[in-house]
Amino acid sequence: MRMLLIHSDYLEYEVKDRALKNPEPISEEQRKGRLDEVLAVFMSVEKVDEANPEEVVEKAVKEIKDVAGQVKAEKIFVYPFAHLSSDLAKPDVALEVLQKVEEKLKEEGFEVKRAPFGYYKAFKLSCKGHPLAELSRSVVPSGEAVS
Ligand SMILES: NCC(=O)N[C@H]1[C@@H](O)[C@H](n2cnc3c(N)ncnc32)O[C@@H]1CO
Repeated sequence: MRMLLIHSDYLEYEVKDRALKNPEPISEEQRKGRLDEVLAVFMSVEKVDEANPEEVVEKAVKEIKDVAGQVKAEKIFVYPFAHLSSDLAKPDVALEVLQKVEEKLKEEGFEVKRAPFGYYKAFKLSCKGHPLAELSRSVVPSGEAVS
């Protein structure tokens, strides 16, 4: 799993078109979304993660919590993003991992939104620009090599 974490004044998206034959079913309300004062986390789930999705969820949540604590962000935007890796997990595994990350972050007390999976989306992002505002993290199941 590769993550790009951007501490932002806001992130807003608008669903444009289907990018998969069977994208995640969404309500009309989910076609647009916005959070202010947010840690935006762009996430590419990778083939290597298929070996132990549960462990990758735990490791990703730990990393996100760590960065959120450092930048004092209380809101998280989980953003499916298939452009951080050249060896992507298959969509059904990727969606499940992202749903679990969302769920666990909510359990940890964060306000969380997750952008819809399987779509092309327009988005606007305002990066805060401080020294910790742009970070990347990579997590894999134990025993697997980070590519
Ligand atoms: N920017 C727009 C976009 O990326 N759209 C992506 C993601 O929403 C999602 N997706 C598919 N596979 C994955 C994966 N392994 N990890 C994350 N998202 C995925 O499916 C779309 C087409 O790849």
